[in-house]
Amino acid sequence: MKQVTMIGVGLIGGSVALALKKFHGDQLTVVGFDQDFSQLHLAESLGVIDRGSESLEEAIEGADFVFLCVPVQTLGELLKDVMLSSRLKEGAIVTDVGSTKGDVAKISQQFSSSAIFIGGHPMAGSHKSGVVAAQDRLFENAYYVLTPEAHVPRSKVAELKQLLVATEAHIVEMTPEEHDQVVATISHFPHLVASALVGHAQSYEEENDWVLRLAAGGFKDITRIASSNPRMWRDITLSNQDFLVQQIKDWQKRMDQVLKLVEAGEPDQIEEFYAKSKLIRDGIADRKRGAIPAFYDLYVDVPDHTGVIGQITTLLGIYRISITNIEILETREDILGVLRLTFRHEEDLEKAKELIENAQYKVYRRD
Ligand SMILES: NC(=O)c1ccc[n+]([C@@H]2O[C@H](COP(=O)([O-])OP(=O)(O)OC[C@H]3O[C@@H](n4cnc5c(N)ncnc54)[C@H](O)[C@@H]3O)[C@@H](O)[C@H]2O)c1
Ligand SMILES: O=C(O)C(=O)C[C@]1(C(=O)O)C=C[C@@H](O)C=C1
Repeated sequence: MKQVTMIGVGLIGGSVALALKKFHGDQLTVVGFDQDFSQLHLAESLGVIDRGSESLEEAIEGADFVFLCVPVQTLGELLKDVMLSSRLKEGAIVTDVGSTKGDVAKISQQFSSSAIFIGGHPMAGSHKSGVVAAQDRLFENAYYVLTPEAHVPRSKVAELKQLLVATEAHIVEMTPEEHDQVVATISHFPHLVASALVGHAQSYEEENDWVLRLAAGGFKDITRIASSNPRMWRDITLSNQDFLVQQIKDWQKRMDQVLKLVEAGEPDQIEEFYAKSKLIRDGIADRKRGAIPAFYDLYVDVPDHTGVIGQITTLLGIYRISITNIEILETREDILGVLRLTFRHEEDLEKAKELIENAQYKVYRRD
């Protein structure tokens, strides 16, 4: 029986734990530690981990694998504490899930340990945080990057890959620097742009208070990630600062070209600009299965009064269908409102859809 210890049982730690438990079953014990004891006990009661410990030292004792699933700026200190702990097994594999790999790689070179460190980053996630958002299929069909240093024995990399088969992700290897440069372009910089775009739109609100209210699908799609955890993105931005500064400079040049294009007002050139981007965007493969969308959303058209919401939630309660989130979308005026119900499991969504339709409400899902 192998032991895996998750340090930090939030969205990513919880999702890795669920995937491991589902795949490896009773061949594996998952122990958890989190500095936030309420998260730790929640993870335990949701069955995300087999056992929680309020002591880091106790949690890592006996572990064959230790996953560090904490914010990037916290990783260095934690890595040292874990790798230099006398309670850590000789030859244990310590890995992390942080969104940047350069900083943690540098820190891992500052000390020697009988354990092995292999950096990791599953390229899937959500703008939501915490163990309640964890899902066993979050990484299915996503890329999972490993950044082993040259001195790490290949047998150890193979051992980690074998464990991670449980995630059903595509495991790839690259250097920490290559990783950070690539994710700056397709993850970190887009988060900066999304947040800046929200601020940009909001700055026009004083002139006209319709600005954010009128925001529809397009604006919401491109800015979803601006709802992510600010602390997590502060850490990522600081940790990938150099590549991000370069991205911003390149972007300024690109926006200058876009400015010229719009000012010139040449129809063919404008269409070509959109056509080129469409071709590239259409060619990016979407993950067919797995956790996209990260949650299962059901939309119900409801008359705009609270009694109906109570009726629907009571109905689902009777059938023991658990709802992760309820939200009233203010996109419709006057009579109809749209109620968004979020579920963790597709089966729950399907059952809820059937029940609500039988109660004569118009229900639809958007994938
Ligand atoms: N959210 C995403 O989309 C995503 C995707 C891939 C990787 N990541 C990376 O995964 C890591 C975790 O992110 P998350 O989204 O799971 O965040 P989260 O907030 O959901 O979970 C982080 C957990 O770590 C705990 N924690 C913080 N410092 C700790 C410490 N010193 N010791 C023990 N526990 C500690 C927190 O209490 C929290 O429960 C980050 O490094 C992030 O960059 C995030
Ligand atoms: O889907 C989201 O909300 C994410 O932002 C996930 C996302 C990304 O794709 O940029 C964010 C950070 C991680 O390091 C990996 C994945």
